[in-house]
Amino acid sequence: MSDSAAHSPLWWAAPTAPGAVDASVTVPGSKSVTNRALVLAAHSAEPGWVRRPLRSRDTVLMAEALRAMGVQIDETVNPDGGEAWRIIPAGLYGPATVDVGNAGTVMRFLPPVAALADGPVRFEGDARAYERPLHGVIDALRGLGARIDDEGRGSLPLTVYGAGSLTGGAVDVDASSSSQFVSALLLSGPRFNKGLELRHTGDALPSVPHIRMTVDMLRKAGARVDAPEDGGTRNVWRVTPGALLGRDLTVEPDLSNAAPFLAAALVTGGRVTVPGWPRRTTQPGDALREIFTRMGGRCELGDQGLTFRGTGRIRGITADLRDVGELTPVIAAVAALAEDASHLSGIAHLRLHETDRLAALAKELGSLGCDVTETADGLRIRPRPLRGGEFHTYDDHRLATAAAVLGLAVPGVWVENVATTAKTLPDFPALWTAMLGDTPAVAEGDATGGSAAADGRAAGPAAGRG
Ligand SMILES: O=C(O)C1=C[C@@H](OP(=O)(O)O)[C@@H](O)[C@H](O)C1
Ligand SMILES: C=C(OP(=O)(O)O)C(=O)O
Repeated sequence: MSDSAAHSPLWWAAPTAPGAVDASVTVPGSKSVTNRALVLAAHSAEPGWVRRPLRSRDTVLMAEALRAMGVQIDETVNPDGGEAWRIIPAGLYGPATVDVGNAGTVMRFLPPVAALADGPVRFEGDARAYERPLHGVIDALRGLGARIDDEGRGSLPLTVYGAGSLTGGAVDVDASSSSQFVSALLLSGPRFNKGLELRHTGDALPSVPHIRMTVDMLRKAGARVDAPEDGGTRNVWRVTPGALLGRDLTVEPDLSNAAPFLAAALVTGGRVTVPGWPRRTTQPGDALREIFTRMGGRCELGDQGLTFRGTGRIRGITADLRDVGELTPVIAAVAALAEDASHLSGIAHLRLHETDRLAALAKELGSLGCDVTETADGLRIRPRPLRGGEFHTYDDHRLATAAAVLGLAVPGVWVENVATTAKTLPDFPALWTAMLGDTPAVAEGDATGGSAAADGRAAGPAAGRG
């Protein structure tokens, strides 16, 4: 690694695994559930509770934005521990300024809310937020009766001139670049005078489980929603206008953020339990049970949560990840440590995430020695012996957690700006080292079951033995 990296606090030395991990990891709440719950609570006709919310950059930005439009959010503590946010809805108003950071949920879910406010709401954010697509929300809102000044860009920054209500009705949206266009409009749909009939008109829709999460949470808040998967019309969602109930909702652990911890079990041939893993959920991270089983582990879902075990082998995978795109960086890291090649497809839209994730993964995995090629809609990963080095993260939380997974097996991986994990998982470095701290070091000569961390696929000394 370069001298600059060695001496800069911006670089984090990813710890190698001392042996097969054996830990229980309490994963903080889901970003996607927390931010939907906040929006729905703000639209409700009565106060509600969001218990065990995720407190991270994306969710604090959401809470601050709603407060700026007049919603009261009181932060209290649950009798049995953890946070409980009391949401007291009020008439939404401007002028207000919203900082979206680089949160897709904030930049997409809130313009429809602002269209219902009384007064102008200005949206600003990180430089990357200005490059991420928003046209689906802007064009649709205009079609539904809103006035928006985006200076002709079809993206941020912009001002929504809320008129206190919105006509609503039928609208066509091309959501092939982000499912969040659909979720954004559905979440505010019950508050539109005519409700909403949204038709997706573009190519294949990504992240469909996230749309199911939106529909499920709307229904639990009392909304009437017809969705394609319930025998409705293909690519059409209908939301009936009506008041929403105040809910008392407890946020599930973020299953997508469980990915690096489950990967640690797979990569080290160890065992990780995630307490509170729901038996039924709309979270896309639930697919990790199947994906990581196909990659060589096995899992057990019970009252204790999910226990995932590595078996000592890591297999490559051919998988269409369109539904679960946000899992890609960690899956790609595991694939780089596998015994054979992987092909990840269906994820062209990842080029428009926090960074161009396909380009970033190809470049950074490549710089550690892996043979990676970008395809039109994914990655082909052919594992090679890896070496340590700098892993750039491009302000992308999931690039940083993916790098940590590689570091378990590859000594000398330096992760740029690990603090970027605060977008959705602020305690990541502490959780990671605690997981490893619980892991008994392996004595010289002990077997860890032939995991990548132990059998020399990672160049240099195997984890914990150098
Ligand atoms: O609605 C949501 O909470 C999300 C939807 C997905 O967005 P895209 O459809 O843009 O991939 C996902 O990647 C993102 O992390 C969260
Ligand atoms: C794509 C992601 O986030 P966002 O909500 O900003 O789109 C993500 O968390 O992987």
